[in-house]
Amino acid sequence: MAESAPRRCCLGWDFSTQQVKVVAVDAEMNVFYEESVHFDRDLPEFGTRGGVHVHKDGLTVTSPVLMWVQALDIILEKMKASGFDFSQVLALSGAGQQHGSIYWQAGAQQALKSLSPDLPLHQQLQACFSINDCPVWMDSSTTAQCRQLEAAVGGAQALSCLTGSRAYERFTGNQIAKIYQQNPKAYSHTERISLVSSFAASLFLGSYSPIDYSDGSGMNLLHIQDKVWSQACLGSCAPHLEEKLGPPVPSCSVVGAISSFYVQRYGFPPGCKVVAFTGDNPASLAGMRLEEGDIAVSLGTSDTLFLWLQEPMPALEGHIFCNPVDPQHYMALLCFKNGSLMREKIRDEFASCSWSEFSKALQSTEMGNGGNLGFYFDVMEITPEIIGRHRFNTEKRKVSAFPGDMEVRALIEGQFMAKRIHAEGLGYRVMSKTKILATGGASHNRDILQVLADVFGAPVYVIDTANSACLGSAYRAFHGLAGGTDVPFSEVVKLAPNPRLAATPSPGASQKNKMVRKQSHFKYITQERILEFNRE
Ligand SMILES: O=C(CO)[C@@H](O)[C@H](O)CF
Repeated sequence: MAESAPRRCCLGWDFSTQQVKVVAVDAEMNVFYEESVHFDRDLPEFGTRGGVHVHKDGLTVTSPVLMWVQALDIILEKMKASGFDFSQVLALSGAGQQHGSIYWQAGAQQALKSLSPDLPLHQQLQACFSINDCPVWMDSSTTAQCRQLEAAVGGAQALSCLTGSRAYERFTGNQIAKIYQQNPKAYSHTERISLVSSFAASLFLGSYSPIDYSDGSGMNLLHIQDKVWSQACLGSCAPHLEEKLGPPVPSCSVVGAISSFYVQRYGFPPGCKVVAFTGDNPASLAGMRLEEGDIAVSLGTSDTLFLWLQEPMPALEGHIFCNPVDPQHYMALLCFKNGSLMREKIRDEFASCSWSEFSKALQSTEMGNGGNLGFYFDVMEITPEIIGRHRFNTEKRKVSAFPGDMEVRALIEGQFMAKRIHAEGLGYRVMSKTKILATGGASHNRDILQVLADVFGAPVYVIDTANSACLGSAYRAFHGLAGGTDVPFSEVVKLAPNPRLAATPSPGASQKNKMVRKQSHFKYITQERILEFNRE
């Protein structure tokens, strides 16, 4: 086969819950190579399901760190066997599932720095971890530690103002506190604690990589305004924690050159730069090329909102992280548990189990649904914490049902109004240049996207986010290479493919929005009463 022309590129990695994935992106921002290793399928000896071990208590969830190390060995060997030309790699960056934590044994850095190119990583790092089963984001066993942390800093809202989130069981500070309390010997033998993102970067660096601001914002430890570890939070979690974490760095930082292990074993150029790795969600924001005023809506099993914020308003719902591509700004994440499963239920109950009937119902009902409002939470909602189906007619009275088609519109308008109201509660504002980027299963339904455009009063674009964390990591590698904070990220990635316009606001949408939003503000007051009612 003729030698392909040299194709200088950057690599974007994603150490996610179920797999390690990599993409290669050339200077024209085209993806020309991708590879992956699936933990359950390719490393069955670790016995994971969905990449994790759920413990008998039903709350503790961990993943074996050596599985992640071995997955990297395998994917690099697959790339080498496929003839991938590592010598063209200018820089690499990556992402990791957020909140997970890795505990490096005393002496591990020396092992990292003296890797032999004649052996795979996993054989050389076997004895480098003081905890082999690492807590990951699905863990919910640290409620006691969450309460201790909130009490230490003056309450949930105080912690949210300080770190961007109230205490969450999966957040790393609470996980570290649990390990210190329940396994003090392992904690004392730990010389470094990494996130999954900075752990992966350390493997490429051949030494400890710092934690970046954006993923560090998911720990309940980082002061998100000052970008330094909060002494109050550190002190509440565990002793000597600051020295085990190391100082955090801007997400676009070049943290060093690739380890000689990769140069000698795979042929990477010695000057290949490693740009700080970050969390999978911040990397996805970069991959979607979200800009100020934009909002990304992932319509999946649960619905997730990615917001770009200039002036965050930390709340008791949602999470605010330092922005991964603009160190002056922020991003927010809002999760809504009643997503596609709720849409499918209403489709089955009121649209004959048919998406085309569902669409016809949306087409046959007017924007604003004649003032009728509905909020549907068949499972306990995260944002806000409420359950049940709540309907209000034009007189703002609670009713038990709407005529069939209006149920469909009430569901979709209610889901998107809730998203807009909670986004605005975190400081988000729709701007004239706002784009809504829709992804996930429901983004294939144009009638649903039309409601999204009408509720937000902004155009809706659709994007494929299958590789968004990897793509964002490759883009961030180019950004770090170009000088990071001195160069706008949007400038570096301007050649990347643009999203496709799918829906624009109907005439009169903004007027309707004002009316509907007034009612929906009313609705939320009512909802608080419902919440009190549920608590009685
Ligand atoms: O916990 C989460 C975000 O806060 C998840 O999206 C994990 O990052 C998934 F890996």
